[in-house]
Amino acid sequence: MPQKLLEINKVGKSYGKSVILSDANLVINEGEFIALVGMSGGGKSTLLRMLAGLEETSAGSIIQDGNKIQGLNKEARVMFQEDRLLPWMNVMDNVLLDKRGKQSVSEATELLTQVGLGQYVEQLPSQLSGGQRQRVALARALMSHPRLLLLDEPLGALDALTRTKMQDLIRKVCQDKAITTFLVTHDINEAVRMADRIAVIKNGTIWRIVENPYRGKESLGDKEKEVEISEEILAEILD
Ligand SMILES: Nc1ncnc2c1ncn2[C@@H]1O[C@H](COP(=O)(O)OP(=O)(O)OP(=O)(O)O)[C@@H](O)[C@H]1O
Repeated sequence: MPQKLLEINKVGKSYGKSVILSDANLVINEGEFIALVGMSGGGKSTLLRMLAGLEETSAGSIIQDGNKIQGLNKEARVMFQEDRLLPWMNVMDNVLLDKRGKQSVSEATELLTQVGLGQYVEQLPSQLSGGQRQRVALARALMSHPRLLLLDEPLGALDALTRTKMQDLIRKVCQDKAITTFLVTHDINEAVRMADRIAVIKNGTIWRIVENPYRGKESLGDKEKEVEISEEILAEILD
């Protein structure tokens, strides 16, 4: 029986008179990877910010582990499209930030090796590519052992090839560490490549939740298959 981590319960959000979300419902299980797709301006980032506790709900509630999220969600970490690294700190210090001690350094080293940056610990962010900087951001997010990893279009600024590599890397790391992950993307291919389930936001609500038929398949590198399955899901979404 999957263990429930989060429950988005009849959530609504309005800014003044403009209603962004209403009656949105979604249950997220422990260790699962969910992607939220939908049109631009549909409210995806707004929902993610509410999961992070950066935004309040206007109606309904978000329950994590049986408790309503109020104020900053300390068990969540967010990764944005911008890497938000501190430019004057090298890679290692960015990952450590306020953590100190031998144990933290060895953990950071292990994480940086895992994301393929073992040789780059002393570089400054300005000496890295966009993809490498996002790898640092991922390692930094993982340093605090979040129960919930929130990804807000983190790969949006990367070229296609780097993006695909990062999709597989993030997927693998999250799976290995069994981190519950919530990805916001407008790219259905990306959702299909990464997620266990895909939630679709439409007309201000979670309109459809699709099991990803691609999940667990070995053919991750097969671009044609990916497109084919995306089209299947798109058809499902649009029918
Ligand atoms: N602080 C705010 N005040 C007023 N309106 C806001 C605020 N934040 C977001 N909005 C509006 O809420 C709507 C949803 O925005 P949101 O960023 O959640 O959409 P999105 O689905 O993530 O879009 P995109 O894919 O383009 O990032 C937009 O129309 C936006 O202008």
